[in-house]
Parts: sequence; C-alpha cells; structure tokens
Amino acid sequence: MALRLSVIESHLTIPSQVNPLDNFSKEKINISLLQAEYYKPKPEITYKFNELIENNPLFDLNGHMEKSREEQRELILRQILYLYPKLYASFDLTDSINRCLCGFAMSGFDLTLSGRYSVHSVLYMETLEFLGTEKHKPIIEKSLMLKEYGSFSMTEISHGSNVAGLETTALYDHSSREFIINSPSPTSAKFWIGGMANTSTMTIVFAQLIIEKKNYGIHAFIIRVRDSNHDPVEGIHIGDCGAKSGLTGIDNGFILFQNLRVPYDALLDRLSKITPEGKYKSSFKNNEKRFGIMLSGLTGGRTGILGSTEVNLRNALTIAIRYGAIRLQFGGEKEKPILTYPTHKYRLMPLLAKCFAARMNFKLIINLYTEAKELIKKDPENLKVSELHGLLSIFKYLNSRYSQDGIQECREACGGHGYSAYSGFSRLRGVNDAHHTWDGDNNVLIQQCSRFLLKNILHSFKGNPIISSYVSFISASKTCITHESLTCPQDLISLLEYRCHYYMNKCMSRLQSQTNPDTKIVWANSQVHHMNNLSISFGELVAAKELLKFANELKVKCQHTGNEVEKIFKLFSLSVLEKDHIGFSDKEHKLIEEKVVEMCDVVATNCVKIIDAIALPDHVLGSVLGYSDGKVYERYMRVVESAPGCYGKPSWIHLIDDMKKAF
Ligand SMILES: Cc1cc2nc3c(=O)[nH]c(=O)nc-3n(C[C@H](O)[C@H](O)[C@H](O)COP(=O)(O)OP(=O)(O)OC[C@H]3O[C@@H](n4cnc5c(N)ncnc54)[C@H](O)[C@@H]3O)c2cc1C
Repeated sequence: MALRLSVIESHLTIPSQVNPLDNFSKEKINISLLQAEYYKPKPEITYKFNELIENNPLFDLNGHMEKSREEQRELILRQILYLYPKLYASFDLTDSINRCLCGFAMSGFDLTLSGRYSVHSVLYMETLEFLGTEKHKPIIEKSLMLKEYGSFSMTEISHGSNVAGLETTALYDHSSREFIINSPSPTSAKFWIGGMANTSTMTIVFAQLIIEKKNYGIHAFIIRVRDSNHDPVEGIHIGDCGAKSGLTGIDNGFILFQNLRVPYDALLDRLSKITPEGKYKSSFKNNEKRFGIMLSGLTGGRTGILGSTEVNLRNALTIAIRYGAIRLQFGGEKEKPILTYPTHKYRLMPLLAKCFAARMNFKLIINLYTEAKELIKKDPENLKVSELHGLLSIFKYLNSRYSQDGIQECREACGGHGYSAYSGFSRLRGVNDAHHTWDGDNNVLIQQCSRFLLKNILHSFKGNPIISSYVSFISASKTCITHESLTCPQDLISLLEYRCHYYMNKCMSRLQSQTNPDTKIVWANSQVHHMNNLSISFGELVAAKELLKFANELKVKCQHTGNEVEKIFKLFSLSVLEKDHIGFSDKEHKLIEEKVVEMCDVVATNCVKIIDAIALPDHVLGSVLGYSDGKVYERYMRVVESAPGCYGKPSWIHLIDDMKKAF
C-alpha cells in the first residue's frame, strides 16, 4: 500500500515553487483584521471549538463517513461528551446566546453534532427559560449539567406549521391538580422530535389545554419521558423516525401519550396559570399574542440557523474557490485555472457576496436578540421584539436559500470531484437542507415578515410616522440608472429601497383589488409575486445596508480591507437587482448586467485571499478539495486509497462467477 501511495504521489505532486492560489490574492488585505471583524460577536467560542477538535480522531469527518446509523449516533454523543464539559468550563453557558454560539461553532464542522446539541441546549433550554417560572429552575440547572437531556415536542405527524391545530391534549383535573396528557389519534403522534428516539429524558410537549371542557389553546408542559433505566415511563410510547436524507447522527423520534398523569408544575406557567381555585388566568387577553410568545423558544434555534446556513455556504465557497484556483483546464500550451473563466467567476463571486450578506444578517440578529432577550419576557409587544421577529423570519428564508443554491453551484463548479463525498459537498447539501424546514418552514415564515411589514405600511399610510426605522423604503423614489449610480454605494442602496417600494405598491393594489370578504383568502391570494417579493426585497435591503456599514467600519481600521468589502457589497446589490424586473428599461437592465460581470471580475482578483481570511481551518472544513495549501490531488488519492475496499476483492465476488454461469 505504502509503495502504491508513493508511486501515485510522485505522479501527482505539483511543483512547489509556484502556488496557484497566489494568482487570486492580489490586494493588500489585512487578513487577520477581516477575520476578527467577520467572526464577531464572540469569535473566541469558534476559536475554542476549532482548537478542541484539532488532531482528535473523534472529529475526523472523512474517517467516520461510512459508519452505520447506530455508530454515527454513538459517535455524536461521544463528541458531545468530550466537548461539553470543556465548553462549560470556558464560557458562561447559563447565557443562552453563548449556548447558541457554541451550537453555531459546531455547525461549521458538522450540523449533525450541532443539531443534536442545539435541540437540548437551545430549543429545550430556551423554552424552559422563557416559559418556565421559579419552580422550573432546578430542571434548568440539571439540564445545564446534562443530568437531564431535553427535547422539543411540538410537531405532530399531521401538523407542523399550523401549531394551533395540534391534536395532543392536556386535560386539567382539578381534584388532583394534575394534567392528563393524551394523543387522541394516530395522527397526533409527536413526530420528528430531535433526541427523542434514543437520548431524551425530558421533553417539552405542546398540547391543547382543556379545563372543564373548554379549550384554552396550545400550552407547553415539561414532562419526563424516560425513567432511571432509560425506559419510557408508563403512558408513553417512543419510537425512531427511521432513515432520513441526512443528519443520521441525530436520533429523531416519535412519541405518543396515553393517559399520562403529570403534576400541575409540568405546566410552564409564566404566561398563563391555573389558580388554586381551578380558574385559568393569562397575562394576555389576546390569544394570538400569547400563542406567538409561546413559540419564543424558537428564536435561539432560528438565530443559530442563520449562522449555520452562512457557514455552510462559506465552507462550500472555500472549497470551490480554492479548487477553482488550482484546477487547470484548456487555455492552450499553458492551461489556465478554471477560476480565470468569466462564467466561473459569474457563478462563484455573487455567491461570495451573498455569503457576506448572510453573515451580516446573522450578526444583526445576534445583536437584536441580545438586546431583546429580556424584553421578550417582560414586554413582548415591544417594537424591538417585533423587529427581531420580522427580520429573523425573512433572514431564515434568505440565508437558507442562498446557502442551499450556493452549495449546489459550488459542487457543480468542482465538476466530478465535487461529487466525491470527500469533497464535503454532499454532507453540506444534505445537512443544510433541513434548515428550510425545521424551526419553522421558511415559506410560512416569509408570511410572518410580510405581516410585520404590512402593519408598518398601513400605519404609515394613515399619516403616522414610520414605526420601525428598518422599514425606510415607504418613502423611497426611483434613482436613475447610470454607470455612476451603479458604482455609488448610496445610489445602490436607493435602488434597493426603490425595489421594496415598487413591491409595496404592487402589494397594496393587489390587496385593495380583492373583494372577497374573507381576509384569510385575500391574504393567501396576495402572497405569490406580491407579499413574498416585498419581504424578500426588504430582507435584501437590510442585508445590503448592514454589509455597507461593515465595509465602512473596516475602512476606518484599514482602507484596503474596507475597500475590498465595499466591492463585495456592490456585487451583492447589483446581483440582487440583476435578477429582478421592476420597471427598469432594457437599456437600464443591460447596464446592470454589464456591471455585475465587471464586478465579478474585480472581486475574483482577490477571492482566494478573502476566502482565506474568513475560512475555517482545514481540519474543521474536512474537504480534500479545499485545503488552504491547494495540494488537492495528493490528499484526494490518499483518502481514496485509505477507504475500505479500495484494493482487493469484495465479499460478494462469488456473484460474478454466478453471473458468468447465469445463461
Ligand atoms: C430533520 C428535522 C428535525 C426536526 N426536529 C424537530 C424537533 O426537534 N421538534 C419538533 O417539534 N419538530 C421538529 N421538526 C419538524 C419541523 O419543525 C416541521 O417539519 C416544520 O415545522 C414544518 O412542518 P411540516 O413538516 O408539518 O410541514 P407542513 O406544515 O405540512 O408544510 C408543507 C409545505 O406546505 C407549505 N405550507 C404550509 N402552510 C402553508 C400556508 N399557510 N401557506 C403557504 N404554504 C404553506 C410549507 O411551506 C411547506 O412547504 C424537524 C423536522 C426535520 C426535517
């Protein structure tokens, strides 16, 4: 084997004097500054995680690729057991933002690890913190020390997005001051519950609260699901959801309840209580508002998803850009890197710009979430809470879309080798896919942003001042499209504001033109081409503004670095405008198209340096195509040769003899 490896290496080693990656690293960018600023807030959590997994065989992505479902789940739990005490010792994990950022750091390596950890540390713990009261603190403390491992049981096999329609019931029995939890039908089985199949000891169940035959709507209950022998407690039936499209190391399960009696304290009763006299009491008169706050535990999960989608796209771009710089095809006597071809630049550079935009979305939400965390509990109707919710809803859609489409494009940009599992793309694409759906389906979430926008627009149309400063586009007007305006950052922002304004007018005429008295039907009929586009254009406007702000802040510290990020901002804005037909003339649209191609060329001259600044280290990236030294072929062959069955005969070799004798 060793002999074969060295023979192959001698054929494949690239002469070391020229590093092809240097061809795309022209400008004087301050790499460490860009990394430090890009990685904020709290980059130390990511650095710590990266350090913890270095040279540790537990974290060898390629080595563990062919493990069975059972083995993968064991591996992930071993990884958590190794990491958690070290992270706990280094950071204050009583702070939910820190827990969320730990999950984000893990997701840069493997979303399976991050997902398994985050269901407990973010979804379950945060819901307990938001909805629980003093008496639930001991469970929080035990959960923080992993003495209990929690899950989040909301979705049922027949209901996901429509949480209000869940079937599970919690019947209040005043004589014993207990709840009787039931799954009244096979379609009410809680399904997809992360951690339920094998790991959970506790879960938060979302069920219809019924008191004296009256339904008070969905409430959350903390319930023990397994006893000290790790068997399901009496009255609970648990199973495994089986094979999935990815994330095999997460034990998604289903759970049904049969007359499970739990004490009053199971109710997470910060928002609504049952008095000692047996009367229901809620701090919210409006059921819809109470219901919205009931789902606040999802905020941390969705925030983590913004970070995870961005890092998945960043990883895919790291691989595709480095590979594009070393992969030679055509070009005559001296073959040229594929990244020198305009089509390749046009495929990858707008994605790099989207990656930066996605990062800005994550940064903004982390800041807004940090500010609003206490308000969600104390004053949930505060403007800051609704801004957080509106923006988070559209950013989850945008970031997931950018990354899923981007990962696929990057895979194709690496040709056949991109299809090898050792490239890392299939893992990235498989795990990233779940982000469109879990913690709230993205297409349903767009409508949450649309509701936020409509409220602001209607308020302003009545002659009132704008409620949220983010909704600045209400008074926008069209900016002329010229070569100059397409290179001026402020004009580009004005054009993006005009884009929102255009969709706002379209939406208002659509809503007004419908005569159906049922507002739900009017709303549903106003989504496609209208409210959806308004929300998307709004999300992209805010992202662009944040990206420009980031470039300007960098300029103060290092002009060169800030200038490079400003170019990325321009490309982001232009490529967003390029895809839309919002009343631009053919001539104007042609100008935009030309500018996009020009900016792709400009950004490409430095793209390796930029990606090197923001990339995760090689051992976290785990791709044979994406190494920072550009030595692809040697590593690729080494990993292929080390995989089981590379040489020799398979165990089913006798079938080949049978085949010969078949006729
Ligand atoms: C890997 C994985 C892990 C998960 N983990 C958990 C977990 O730990 N706990 C938990 O409770 N759940 C979990 N889920 C479930 C997840 O949260 C739900 O799948 C999600 O909320 C969507 O619900 P659904 O599957 O019922 O889709 P549906 O609501 O049936 O949606 C199907 C499609 O219909 C569209 N649609 C629905 N309503 C509307 C509407 N009003 N207007 C327009 N279009 C609409 C949606 O956009 C979607 O494309 C997990 C799911 C996955 C895939």
